[in-house]
Amino acid sequence: MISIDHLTKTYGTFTAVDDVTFTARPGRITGFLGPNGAGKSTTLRILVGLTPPDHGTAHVLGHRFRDLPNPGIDVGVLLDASAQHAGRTGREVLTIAQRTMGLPARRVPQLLETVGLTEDEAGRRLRDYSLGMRQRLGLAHALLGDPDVLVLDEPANGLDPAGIRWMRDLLRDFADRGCTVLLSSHLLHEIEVLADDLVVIGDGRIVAAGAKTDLLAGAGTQVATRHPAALAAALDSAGLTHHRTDPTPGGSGLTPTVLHVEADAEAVGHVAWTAGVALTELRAADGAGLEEMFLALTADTQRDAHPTLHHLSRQGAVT
Ligand SMILES: Nc1ncnc2c1ncn2[C@@H]1O[C@H](COP(=O)(O)OP(=O)(O)OP(=O)(O)O)[C@@H](O)[C@H]1O
Repeated sequence: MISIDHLTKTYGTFTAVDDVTFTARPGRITGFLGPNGAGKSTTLRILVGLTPPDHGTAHVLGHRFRDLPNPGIDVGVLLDASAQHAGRTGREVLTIAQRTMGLPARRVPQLLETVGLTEDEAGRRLRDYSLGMRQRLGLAHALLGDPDVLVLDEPANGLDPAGIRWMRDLLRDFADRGCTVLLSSHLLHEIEVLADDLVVIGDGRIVAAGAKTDLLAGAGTQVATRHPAALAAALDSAGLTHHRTDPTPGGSGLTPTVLHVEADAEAVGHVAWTAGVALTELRAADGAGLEEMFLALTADTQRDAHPTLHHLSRQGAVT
């Protein structure tokens, strides 16, 4: 569990983090999103004791990071994969951490294997590592102490497509074992696939936080069927608001009729299944994707804001 409570950080007259409150819960992956300069890294740095806050608290497993006696076995941290001595080999970096944490020596080869670094690569100096190799080593470092919490800043940075898939599986498995994952990323597709909960920050303030399905449900679901009357009746019974969206309504049984429903796809699919209505299409309505939500929520704070996005409504719970 990670608890951030009314956290504020100012640099001179500039407020980088402004009264930020959110939690990242065990068994869930929490995606931390925001435009460049929004305050994500500053928040994560405060969380792991690298930057002191002006106000508020940041707790991991109920403690300030600095009060954890052996933090590496409770919290795995990857903030900057390049922040290691460039003259050390990958194996040396892990061995130093393994000894500092008092872990058995076998953890080093185990973790090298987990993150897919070969013997040969582990013996190279970090200055000769590719970005993706550095990232894999950083993940090995974070996972070395078998922690219950992971705090990762842009973990997919530099990973190739297979590496991103691998990291996704690794983090899912980690969360499914009841651990807590907090990760920041600009890769919205990755977050959309991976995260259970979302926290969106803009100009240092939280603009939305909650379960991904709730936040993305705002724009509703598009559903098509050759049995619109039966589906409409079932949706009415379930109390779900809906309307037809096809310009020339079908209903002949040959052309599917398209309905827009103000609920998420899972709820609509369940209603259709329960009523025995076959669907030809079931998907989040246009504009319901994470990218649209992100741009709409942060439109006021985007340095490259698109003017029309300012007109999109804000959605989601603001803490
Ligand atoms: N030590 C510092 N002194 C002055 N300003 C700082 C300092 N550290 C961060 N900032 C400012 O705080 C703001 C938030 O920075 P932060 O690195 O937290 O953003 P971010 O959301 O992680 O951005 P990005 O997505 O670009 O990594 C920025 O305007 C940054 O310039």
